[in-house]
This record gives sequence, structure tokens and C-alpha cells, in this order.
Amino acid sequence: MSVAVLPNPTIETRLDHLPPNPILTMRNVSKGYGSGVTRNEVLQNINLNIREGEFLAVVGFSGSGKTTFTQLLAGLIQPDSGEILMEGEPITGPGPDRGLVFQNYSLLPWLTVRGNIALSVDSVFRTWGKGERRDHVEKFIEMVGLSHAAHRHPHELSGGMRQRTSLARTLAMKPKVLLLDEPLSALDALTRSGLQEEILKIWEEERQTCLMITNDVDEAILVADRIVALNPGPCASLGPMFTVELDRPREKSSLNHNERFKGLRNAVTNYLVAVRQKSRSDEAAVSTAPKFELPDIEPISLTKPHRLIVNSPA
Ligand SMILES: Nc1ncnc2c1ncn2[C@@H]1O[C@H](COP(=O)(O)OP(=O)(O)OP(=O)(O)O)[C@@H](O)[C@H]1O
Repeated sequence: MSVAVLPNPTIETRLDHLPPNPILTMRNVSKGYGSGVTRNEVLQNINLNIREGEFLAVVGFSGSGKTTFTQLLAGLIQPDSGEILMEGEPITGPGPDRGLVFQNYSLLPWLTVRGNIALSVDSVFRTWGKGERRDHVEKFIEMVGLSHAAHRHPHELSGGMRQRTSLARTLAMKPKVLLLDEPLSALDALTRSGLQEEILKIWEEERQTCLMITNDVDEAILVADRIVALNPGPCASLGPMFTVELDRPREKSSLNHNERFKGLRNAVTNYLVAVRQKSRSDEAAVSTAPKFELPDIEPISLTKPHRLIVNSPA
């Protein structure tokens, strides 16, 4: 399959200034669920290095294994084979060094915005004084623009506000790596667009290593330094890596007229369309749909009279 390569190899990207050593490494990682005939091979031979301070976006289709991918990095599940390293050490479970923001903001319903964030801060920064922790919580409430709603409970918030709370809660724990698993896909287009820019603004300030899973190519280009495609499953592998050669800070409205943005959007979209078509034709070729065979019986001749009487009256 051919993939359009963008011209201008001379441009220097932010990546050129990042530390060369990866903070997260996936080596020959495979993961499936179930056993026997119900076994579902989801990811196969995933190899990836994420550099410290970079923003990487993984784009893929629904059901390709994106959540499985983030759960592996978060340490919520373990690979069947291969290894995942955080700063050179194997990941054996979840840890405060990796913060995960889900698609479905899992806030505790009996706590306010402030209470939800404070709970995480208190559990991670146990040695800090009470005042220091309180200031830290307020800083992150303000960062996501929720000072006016800090006293509200989740059921009193809009979807966008809940996701902001969820983001603030994770950011406030100061993880070395932020894992965003389709954090905006449950939101309407307008809220999504506003939050994309907010995430970007916050990231410009914090510059944490960030991995965002998304099914939106424009979103990926807006936020990321590099974009990698997750090919359709089963046995999803990673596709080519696209470098986003666009200056920062980025603004959505001006990007729409940027030739480099349009070229990259075409390249990524064309790749995804081509890889999906290939996957569908491969699937059709090895279709396991049941084949019907005629039973080995001699049909009754309808032209000759015969003695078999079906449903004869008693
Ligand atoms: N715990 C599990 N047990 C069995 N199968 C699972 C489990 N989790 C996921 N799967 C299957 O693995 C495949 C990939 O699921 P996953 O949620 O990782 O994909 P996804 O790309 O995040 O999907 P979506 O975009 O729809 O959220 C699917 O076929 C799903 O049914």
C-alpha cells in the first residue's frame, strides 16, 4: 500500500529538541481475550517508543483495540507476550506516574468537583501539608475553568464540565505520562472543539508526555507531534508514523487554511481508508460464514405418483 509522504524534509520539529530516550516502550506486544474458538486476537506485535515530552496521537477505527492499547500502557491489563517499559522498567500495574482519562468520566457522584480532585491529590501527595494540597486542587480547578462550579456534584454538571473535572483530577496528580483514551468522543461537536483547544493550552503549559487515542484525524493533527495509525483488527498492528510539522501554538481556525495541515489530513485519511478497504477484502477472502451443503438424499419425484402421505387425517 502506498502512503503519501509530505514534502519539505528540512523543517525542524519540536521532536528534534526532545530527549532521545523513550519514556514508554512497547516491544512486540500482543494481546487477545478469551480462549479456544471464542479467542479474539486484538493487538499483535506492537512496537512503539514514546519520547519524553512528546504528544503522540493514536488514530484508529472503532473496535480496533484502542482501549486495549491504553489499558496496557496504564497497567490495567497485561500483555500476552512482549513487554511494556516505563523509563526502562517493566509495567506491572497501574501507578501514579501514568494518569488515565477515560471516555466516560468516572467521577464519584457523592463528591463535588473539588472533592473529586482533592481525593486524588490527597492520595498521591500524602506528605504535603493541608494548605499546600488545597492550593494545588484550586490551581487545577481554575486551570480547567471550573472555579464557578467547584461546589457542584457530577449530576449538576454538563458532559463537558464532567470531562474537565476528570482531566483536572488526572492532571493534578502530576503523572509523568498522560493517557487520554478518546476523552472527547462522548461530547457534542462544539464542546469537543472547545475542550480540544483547552487540552492543548494546558499541555503547552505543562509539557507532560501525552498519548491521546482518537478516531478524529483533525483532532490528532491539532494536538500531536506525531500520529500513528492503529490498523483495523483482529490482530491490529501499528501503521506508519506521521510527523506533524506544524508550528505551535496551534489554533484550529487558522489550521483549516494551512496547506501543510490539509496535506497531512489527506495523507492520514487516505492511509486509513486504504487500510480499512484492504482489511475488508482480506476478511471476505477468508470468510468463515457457514457453507450450506445439500443433504445426501434422493428427492421425491413430483411428477410420479408416490405412496408417502404427509399429515394424513386420523
Ligand atoms: N475484557 C474483554 N474481554 C473480551 N473481549 C474484549 C474485552 N475488551 C475488549 N474486548 C474486545 O476486543 C476488541 C477491541 O476492543 P477495544 O475496546 O480495545 O477497541 P476500541 O478500538 O477501543 O473500540 P471502540 O472504539 O469501539 O471503543 C473488541 O472486539 C472487543 O469486543
